[in-house]
Amino acid sequence: MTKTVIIGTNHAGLAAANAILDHSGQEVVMIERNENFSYLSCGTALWVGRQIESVDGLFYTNREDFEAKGAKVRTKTTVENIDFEGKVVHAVTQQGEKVEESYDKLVLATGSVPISPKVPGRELKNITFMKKYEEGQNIDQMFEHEEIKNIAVIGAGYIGVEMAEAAKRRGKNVLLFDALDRCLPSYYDPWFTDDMDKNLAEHGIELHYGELVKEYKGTDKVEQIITEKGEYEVDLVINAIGFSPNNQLAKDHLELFANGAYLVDRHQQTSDPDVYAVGDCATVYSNALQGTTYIALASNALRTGRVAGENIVGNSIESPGVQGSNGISIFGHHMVSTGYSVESAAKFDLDVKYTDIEDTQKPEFMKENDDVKLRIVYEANSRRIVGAQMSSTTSDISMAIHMFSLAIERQVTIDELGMLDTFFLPHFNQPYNYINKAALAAE
Ligand SMILES: Cc1cc2nc3c(=O)[nH]c(=O)nc-3n(C[C@H](O)[C@H](O)[C@H](O)COP(=O)(O)OP(=O)(O)OC[C@H]3O[C@@H](n4cnc5c(N)ncnc54)[C@H](O)[C@@H]3O)c2cc1C
Ligand SMILES: NC(=O)c1ccc[n+]([C@@H]2O[C@H](COP(=O)([O-])OP(=O)(O)OC[C@H]3O[C@@H](n4cnc5c(N)ncnc54)[C@H](O)[C@@H]3O)[C@@H](O)[C@H]2O)c1
Repeated sequence: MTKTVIIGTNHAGLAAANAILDHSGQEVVMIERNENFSYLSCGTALWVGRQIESVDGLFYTNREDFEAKGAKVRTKTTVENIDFEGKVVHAVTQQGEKVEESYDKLVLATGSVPISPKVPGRELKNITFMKKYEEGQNIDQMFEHEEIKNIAVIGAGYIGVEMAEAAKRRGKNVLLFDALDRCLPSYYDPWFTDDMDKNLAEHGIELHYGELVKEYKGTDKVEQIITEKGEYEVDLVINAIGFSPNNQLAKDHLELFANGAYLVDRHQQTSDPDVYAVGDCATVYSNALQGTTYIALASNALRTGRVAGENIVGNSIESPGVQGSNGISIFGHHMVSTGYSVESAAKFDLDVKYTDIEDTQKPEFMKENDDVKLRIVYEANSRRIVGAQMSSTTSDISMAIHMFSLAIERQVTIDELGMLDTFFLPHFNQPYNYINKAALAAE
């Protein structure tokens, strides 16, 4: 019997546990410092912004599901250190009891931690992150109070933009700050973010871009934020300036990536062959880059967890790699992207070209039609597709981005895409749809 200890039981740890427990002859111990399991933080903004009624649906499993499959589950237990030579995990329960678990195989699924702006006053009350369930609950309760009027969101990335919308939907004054000059700069080119910024401004969100916070001020609670350009009265600050991998337990034992993530191969194996790392604490293989990188997403967590689990039970499968596909929908404006934008490609030294189209999805004679905007990014020399961005104000265009994700994974060229067989039916499509048209127009 192989004994596997899994540290961290959110998406990545749960996926690894499920993959292992689906096979016989496996002993699994799951250790988690929180009480709850499987919180889909991606739903927090929907819940806090009251687009969904209850938080209950944001948990998709619980400890009983895993105990029923034969796992030993230790919640409210924090792993303090690991003896990698003796293969023993040392942990402590919330009551202070010390516990030990030996292992044959170890899965590190310790996730990520939000980055804190290193500015004076960050210890004041009413300054929070938005990662854990408890932080979501706290923000939700704060929004109930009428005296909490002015909300500053620091970071106009995914969490920041979604939380800005949620706060606005709850009737707050919202100030959205970013160090760069626009929203979502890591995922989209300005051609798309200009539309989203217009959308945010039209819904009453005050945009403060290119404006770094220098200090949080207040006596007990935060009352003011001071930036390079001004001073603002605030009652609550939500910090959302990105995640860093949580590598505390093994940073001195394992090989690390530049940002500190555990460096893994395509079996999710670390530099210690008995130790696997999955989800936000580990690297991923990017097909667009054709190399190792770091992308913190629940979708990656689930897949990497499964790959580790299958390898632990002896099914030698390799990760196909990822594209970092993602999406966002704010006040009905939908945007999706995969791979690299023109701007992000430059940061990774990829020499790219791009082709753009703005179109309707169906022929003009159709009464009900949808707008669509598409940019395909391809490598200048090889002409393989390395990214795509899409938006629509009327329709769910997400399925098309999955096709681009596969195209990047399979190294399809922009020229192959031009003649792709896309079917024609006026209810759905033009004879040449926007994807063909954009590809055929490529330089
Ligand atoms: C507000 C928000 C919205 C998001 N929206 C999306 C989205 O729409 N789509 C998407 O793909 N991604 C989204 N993400 C990102 C996604 O949530 C993360 O990529 C995902 O949670 C990573 O899963 P994980 O299991 O690797 O790590 P985590 O979720 O960070 O879980 C790690 C677990 O390890 C436990 N742990 C850590 N250290 C120890 C220890 N020493 N002992 C015991 N337990 C420990 C932690 O308590 C935690 O439960 C969002 C994130 C946030 C915060
Ligand atoms: N819809 C989704 O897929 C979704 C939703 C939420 C979160 N996530 C993932 O969770 C992770 C964390 O999200 P996030 O929003 O914290 O990170 P992010 O990387 O999406 O955005 C961080 C933002 O903070 C800005 N920033 C950095 N330092 C700053 C500073 N000192 N002052 C002001 N601005 C600063 C950056 O320019 C960037 O716009 C990401 O990997 C993200 O992809 C995904």
